[in-house]
Amino acid sequence: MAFTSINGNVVHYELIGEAKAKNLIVFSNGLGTDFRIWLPLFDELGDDVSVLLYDSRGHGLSGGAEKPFGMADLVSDLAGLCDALGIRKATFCGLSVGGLVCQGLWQARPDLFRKLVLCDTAPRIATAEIWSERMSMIESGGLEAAADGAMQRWFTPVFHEEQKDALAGYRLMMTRQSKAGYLSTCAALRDTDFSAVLPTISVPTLFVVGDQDGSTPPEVVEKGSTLVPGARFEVIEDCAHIPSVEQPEALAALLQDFIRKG
Ligand SMILES: O=C(O)CC1=CCC(=O)O1
Repeated sequence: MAFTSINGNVVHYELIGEAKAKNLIVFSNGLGTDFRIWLPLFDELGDDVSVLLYDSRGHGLSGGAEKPFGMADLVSDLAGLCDALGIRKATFCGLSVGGLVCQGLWQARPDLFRKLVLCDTAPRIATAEIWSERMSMIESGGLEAAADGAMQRWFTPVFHEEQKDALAGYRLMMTRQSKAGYLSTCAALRDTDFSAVLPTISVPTLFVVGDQDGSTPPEVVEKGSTLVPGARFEVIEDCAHIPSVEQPEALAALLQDFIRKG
């Protein structure tokens, strides 16, 4: 557990291993989550993989929620964190809005990339109307008003049935996020379309999606993958929006294979 200051805000991060390791993976989390969503992966990844986790602005223990922010800020925070830690090159793995942050980072700082993993994400997620509706709902009813819908999209019916304690825990993770931080991140999602950026990606890229993802369904993620020259597309079975939680072994196997090849 470590803290630094980037762009005037405190950033909560954890570097496990070496900043200069060849097998460094930098993970960027999704809306309403913090970096703990990646922890179930680590038993599966192997000792030779170094990892950087961080809480994005307005989420987890990172600051910056009090002033509105957008995608450019989220991208600049990740670039600043990499620079502050002396990271020269890494594989970036972003989930959902974290995947958009990684696409924006490619646009701003391609020098940082060894490889890219885009997990349950797309160049544009949902529509401006959907984000505006969600923001109105949360402005009036708080994060609690959006929590049951989010859990339906995040996890499969089997997870709901068989992992009730974990479901309650992840629901608390969402409802305990900063309302202002969540709303700014929704605005960033509403205003972002990286469709023109994907064709410029020239590092090996892997797209991954859960077969039951309710936020970025497989057909949406597959369509995004066709925009990146030579990209690989994989579907994880029995999984919704957060494979690192619901199918960590399957995601870790894909990551291990991907970072070791080529
Ligand atoms: O729909 C959700 O709540 C999940 C989600 C959409 C964008 C993101 O980062 O998470």
